Amino acid sequence: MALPRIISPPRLPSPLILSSQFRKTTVRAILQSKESATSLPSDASLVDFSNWLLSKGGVVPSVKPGPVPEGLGLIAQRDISRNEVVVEVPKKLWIDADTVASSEIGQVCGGLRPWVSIALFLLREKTLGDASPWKPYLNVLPSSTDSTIFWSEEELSQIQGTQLLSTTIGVKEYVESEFAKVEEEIILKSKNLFPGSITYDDFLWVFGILRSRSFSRLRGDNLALIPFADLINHNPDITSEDLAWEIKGKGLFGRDQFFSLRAPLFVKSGEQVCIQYDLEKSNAELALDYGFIESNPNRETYTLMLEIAESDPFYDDKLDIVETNGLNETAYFDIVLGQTLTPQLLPYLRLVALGGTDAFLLESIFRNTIWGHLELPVSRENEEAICRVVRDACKNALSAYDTSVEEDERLMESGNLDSRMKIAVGIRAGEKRVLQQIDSIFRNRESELDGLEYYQERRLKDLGLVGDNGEIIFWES
Ligand SMILES: C[S@@+](CC[C@H](N)C(=O)[O-])C[C@H]1O[C@@H](n2cnc3c(N)ncnc32)[C@H](O)[C@@H]1O
Repeated sequence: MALPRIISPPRLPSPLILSSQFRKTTVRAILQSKESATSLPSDASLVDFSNWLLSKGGVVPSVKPGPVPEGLGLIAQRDISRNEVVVEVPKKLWIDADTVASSEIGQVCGGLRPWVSIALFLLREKTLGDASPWKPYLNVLPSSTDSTIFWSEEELSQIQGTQLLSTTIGVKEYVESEFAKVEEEIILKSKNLFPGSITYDDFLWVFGILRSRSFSRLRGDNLALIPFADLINHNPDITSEDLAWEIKGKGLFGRDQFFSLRAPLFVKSGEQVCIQYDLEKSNAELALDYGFIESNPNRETYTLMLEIAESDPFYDDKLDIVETNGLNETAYFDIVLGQTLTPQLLPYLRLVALGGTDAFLLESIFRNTIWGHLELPVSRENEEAICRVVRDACKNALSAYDTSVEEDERLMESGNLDSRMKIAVGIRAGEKRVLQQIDSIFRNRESELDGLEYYQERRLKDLGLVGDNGEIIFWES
């Protein structure tokens, strides 16, 4: 029988493999370190920035930028009611693909992905220093965040075994390869446009800035930085993304667009206005994009990746079946703590494991009905295989972490962790909890194999060939 291939999280690549002795030292060092803080811009820079926004047509009726626990934030200067506008930013102050296209580097950025062209634009403006009209904005951008893309190797060793680590490494490799391309094809070829030096670290910084400061519907092709509005921080207690912002048109035919940010809740004078960034993101995504996580079980996820191996003797039939059902050769299933399995996971698993005496279901006469059959157990052999493979994958994945959930929980309770260590411990505990949950679902299923109803029995029942007590009915000739 063809066994399902479940890809467990990739192992730490060799440069990051650390001896257990080294890891112990690291935990202690990080536990004792102070809250990591990047230095905040001076009061004068904040005043400059506010004046710059007002001089360009921005409207800020009720907030001021100022220091808050999350870095900079927007502080209410009077009581602000729910749904009240806190800042309006005209389109000419947004930094998007149009800004780049109409700039001096526009001619060399055609065809680039929006994020790459905006990244080049910001880095170039930075190298221009005082000569850049964007200086007041550039001056208030943080030099780093707690996103895992900015973590040292020591810090990354704290998420050994996690999916977040492999994603972080993958993202950094992607940024590095994009940088190598633009460096060769644009920066070095247009020295007149890029006289200052731009390094991979600069490119990674700007990537982090774009990921952490873009609003949820302003990504991809619509990517835009909205100065000032992007000082708004996230509050996990705000459970709706509605009301927070909209794009409006002013003037004849709405030609002069502006970005309007609203307070989703009543805010007292002196307190910070916040929004909900994105309800859909998992803790791993929050950690990667923004550098924080929530203690909310709905954000604790683990992604199972299943694939139909090319070496599977029924590869073509199985591929046809998954594609007919809107899936691909490789499928990703996000499992969320405390929630039931994604409905398509079990049929996909059963299909991948299908073989032997069950292979007749792959014949073309079943093509229109097979997915329905796969939603229920096919055969004991098939069901046993999926339980075994999933449980082995969970066991394998769990063995890759350095700590147990209990150890992580004790560390969290100690209350002694810096902001990055809090993320590391929260992420690895969350992933393990979900893996344990998946394992227990398939352990229970394994213990019920004898009592499940399989395809052949259902078929006999449909044909009226099984009696009330499960006995096969024979007719006398
Ligand atoms: C859109 S910016 C908000 C302005 C930012 N605080 C600053 O100083 O420029 C998003 C970044 O703010 C910080 N941040 C926002 N909400 C946060 C939260 N609830 N907890 C921790 N950091 C937060 C993170 O560094 C995140 O990457």
